[in-house]
Amino acid sequence: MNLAFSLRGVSKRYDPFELQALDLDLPEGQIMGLVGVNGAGKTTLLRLLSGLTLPDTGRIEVLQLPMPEQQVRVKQQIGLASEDMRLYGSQSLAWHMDFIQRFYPAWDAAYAQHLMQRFDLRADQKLAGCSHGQRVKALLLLTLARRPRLLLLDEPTTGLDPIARAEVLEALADVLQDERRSVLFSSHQTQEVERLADRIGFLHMGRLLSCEDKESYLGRWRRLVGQGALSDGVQRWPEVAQLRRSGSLLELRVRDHSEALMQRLGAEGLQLSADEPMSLEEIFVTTVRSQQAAGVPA
Ligand SMILES: Nc1ncnc2c1ncn2[C@@H]1O[C@H](COP(=O)(O)OP(=O)(O)OP(=O)(O)O)[C@@H](O)[C@H]1O
Repeated sequence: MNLAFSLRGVSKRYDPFELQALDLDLPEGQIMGLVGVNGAGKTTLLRLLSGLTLPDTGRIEVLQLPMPEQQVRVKQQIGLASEDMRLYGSQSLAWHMDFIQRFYPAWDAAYAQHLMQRFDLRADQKLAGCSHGQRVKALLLLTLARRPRLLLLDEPTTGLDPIARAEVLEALADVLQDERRSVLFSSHQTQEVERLADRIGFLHMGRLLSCEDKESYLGRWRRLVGQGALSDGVQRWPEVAQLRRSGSLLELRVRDHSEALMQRLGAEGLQLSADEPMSLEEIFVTTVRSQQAAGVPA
């Protein structure tokens, strides 16, 4: 199995923030969604992968090539779209397309035209006169039409209206029809990550809390509702992320659901009335709160 990227022991410090000893892989052909609160380190990770920032320690390989040694070859084959990237406001989209295709032989002019229609953009419009959403879509068009093998997207749908968001998400899903292409995207839209990603990575305060296949990650988490006189010690079980009491009612959010856990809870006196899956949004909030409760600030 080829890897779209691999990080081993990667760290980057921007005092007081530090991305710490990060080990992370993405198999080729997959889409990874990266979630985390503001300042968790998502953009830093994307910038490290694209060679815009150098790590303090560790090893980074992108498309099986070492970075930064092979960054010229890597940059030909990856595409980074991030809101802080500058387009030339005095120039049109057509000018940008012409400019970029001179440097990227894989530029796909027919696909660029297709995306222009899909994103409802005009080639002759100067970018300074575009709305925020139009500029986001223009940047995505310019990145996607290069047909990069690894697409790195920093909050690709922020500020887009629901129609534009749907078009962008469908365009991303199309990218993966070619099984050699891969995507890493960060997003605060947990529903989008839940819908689109094969793998979910969770960054918190510069630490990777988890990264795994979406189905197994979502499957591990459950919301349990019931009654009973559970001891306070249950709250400290590693599987239990949250225990709340409301009158005689108990609500537990567990991060590692299993038959053995249910038996232990039953032995503690839990009379279960509901055992439900959790959305990524609920898992996100519960994880951040349990980190805060354990003394890790958000
Ligand atoms: N070039 C830089 N110089 C100094 N500090 C930086 C720099 N880049 C990032 N940081 C700091 O690193 C931390 C992580 O920032 P980063 O942009 O990676 O977070 P993020 O998860 O993308 O956040 P958001 O969701 O708000 O976009 C922040 O505390 C930020 O201030």
